[in-house]
Amino acid sequence: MTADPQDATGPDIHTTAGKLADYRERVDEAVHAGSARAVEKQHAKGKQTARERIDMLLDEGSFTELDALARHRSTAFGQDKSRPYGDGVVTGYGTVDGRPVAVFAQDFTVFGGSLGEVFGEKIVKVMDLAMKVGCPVVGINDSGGARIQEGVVALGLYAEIFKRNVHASGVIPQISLVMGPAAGGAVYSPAITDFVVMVDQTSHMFITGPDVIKTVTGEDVTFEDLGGARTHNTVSGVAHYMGSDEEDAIDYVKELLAHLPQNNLEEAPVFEAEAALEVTDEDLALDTLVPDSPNMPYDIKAAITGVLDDGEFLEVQELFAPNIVCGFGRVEGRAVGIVANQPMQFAGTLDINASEKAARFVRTCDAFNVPILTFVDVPGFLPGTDQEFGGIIRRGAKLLYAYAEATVPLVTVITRKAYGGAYDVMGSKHLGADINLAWPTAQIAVMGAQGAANILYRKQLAQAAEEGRDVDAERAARIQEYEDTLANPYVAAERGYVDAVIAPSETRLEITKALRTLATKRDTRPPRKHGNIPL
Ligand SMILES: CC(=O)SCCNC(=O)CCNC(=O)[C@H](O)C(C)(C)COP(=O)(O)OP(=O)(O)OC[C@H]1O[C@@H](n2cnc3c(N)ncnc32)[C@H](O)[C@@H]1OP(=O)(O)O
Repeated sequence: MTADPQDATGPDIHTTAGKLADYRERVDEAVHAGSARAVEKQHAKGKQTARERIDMLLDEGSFTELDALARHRSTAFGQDKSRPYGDGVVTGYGTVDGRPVAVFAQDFTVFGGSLGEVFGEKIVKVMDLAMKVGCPVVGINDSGGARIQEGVVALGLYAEIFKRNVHASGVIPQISLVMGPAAGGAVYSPAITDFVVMVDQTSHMFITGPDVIKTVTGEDVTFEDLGGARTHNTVSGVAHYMGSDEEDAIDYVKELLAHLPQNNLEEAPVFEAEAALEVTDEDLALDTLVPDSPNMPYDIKAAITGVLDDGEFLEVQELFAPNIVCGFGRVEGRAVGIVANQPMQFAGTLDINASEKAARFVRTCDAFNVPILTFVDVPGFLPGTDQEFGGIIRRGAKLLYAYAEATVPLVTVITRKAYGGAYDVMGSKHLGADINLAWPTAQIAVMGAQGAANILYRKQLAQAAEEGRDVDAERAARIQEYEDTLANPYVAAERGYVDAVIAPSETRLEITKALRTLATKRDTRPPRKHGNIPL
């Protein structure tokens, strides 16, 4: 307990020395707001405390705390008997790699990290500060949700936070680390932020928990299966990364920050790394990447790492919709976002999940001035009633919307298939890409040769069958004819739909030169309240 003027055992607060001693006692109490038992429980679950997490995230000694001495004023349910300093959340600012970051960390060791009025006000305050100065906010979530004793006041503060998340969206990067429970309405603050990072086994996010689900639908589901890190990284797509432990999750957040600007008026950090503009042995490896058979898969990540500085690629949503690959890297020390079809998964088709994953990523890059490199090898949209009934029309539309509204430099490389509507969607010239390149292996057409021959020559093939001729040989000849005429990059090159056909080994050089030129790109749209992206 801190000094009470009537308490003869505490420091004498009428002297300067006493006032200082009293102050130190209060600060010590704030730092140790959670009981030793609660801290032990937290550690036993493999979780760190709020302060330990902040220490892991920020540069050593850089943290400045705000509102350490704030406490709730609530009296209902005997709450006035327990008024710990900080009210269950640690907020403040510091630096990551020398760059300012605002941070809040919910402290599960105090009232289960539940959000009451003062707790909420502290988060609102640090978010407002981040908006004023234009720095990212990292929110560390570990909370039992709305503080039940405080009722609607807690709910009000949640909505105040959501509103700020929305207003900050596209202005400052917002990253959520979910490192414990996030239940009910509490999930919606992380959901609005740019990136959600979870930890395997110890993070859980859900709107209604297993007990409510059992009561309402009769389904049996565990916390982990319902809302664990793996579920949200592989099935729902809510999360962008699954940390193997808290340190891994925090390291990922630092890497993300290193590829993002402080705010939408700045550029991501630039590192000194001038590229040599001649073809290297590593570049030559790309000349043999694409197999002879159009149905053989290959790993598009070889093309991605082949053009990035030191081959370093920070994947985003690696475990979700792997038929499209998204992530960050650098070219000549400048951050770029990569979007690429992955022929090794569903032949690289676009489905609902892939479209939404890539659309969100393109918009994130565009909001934060990160140029986008697109690698295209797409046979089309995934057919099926699941997809049609699930809304592939409106949900697939998000990706073309995202590309068409983007004003950052857009460079597209077609490595192999670019068929049908998917050709248009994947960063085509027509949607606004600046530099479009194609490898000699590119097949830019309405559809693949097999399908095209079957449709175009249906009557002739049927007639051949009637007349007892060799239908397979006739079909093969038609396919060959189609491939030779249309399934190449040259029809598009004739019209300038691709700016150049290049050897795969020249890709890194051409991308480097394109990005150098596009660094000063200016592109504006007429003013409007906001677009109406299909949701
Ligand atoms: C908008 C919204 O947020 S709606 C959602 C409202 N929140 C909820 O429904 C979740 C309520 N809480 C829970 O179900 C559980 O506490 C869990 C699952 C989050 C965590 O469970 P455990 O790890 O076993 O922790 P435990 O239940 O012991 O909680 C730790 C302490 O926090 C308290 N606490 C947890 N959640 C809350 C809450 N929402 N309000 C007030 N106190 C809470 C607990 O009473 C407990 O206090 P004690 O140490 O004095 O006994």
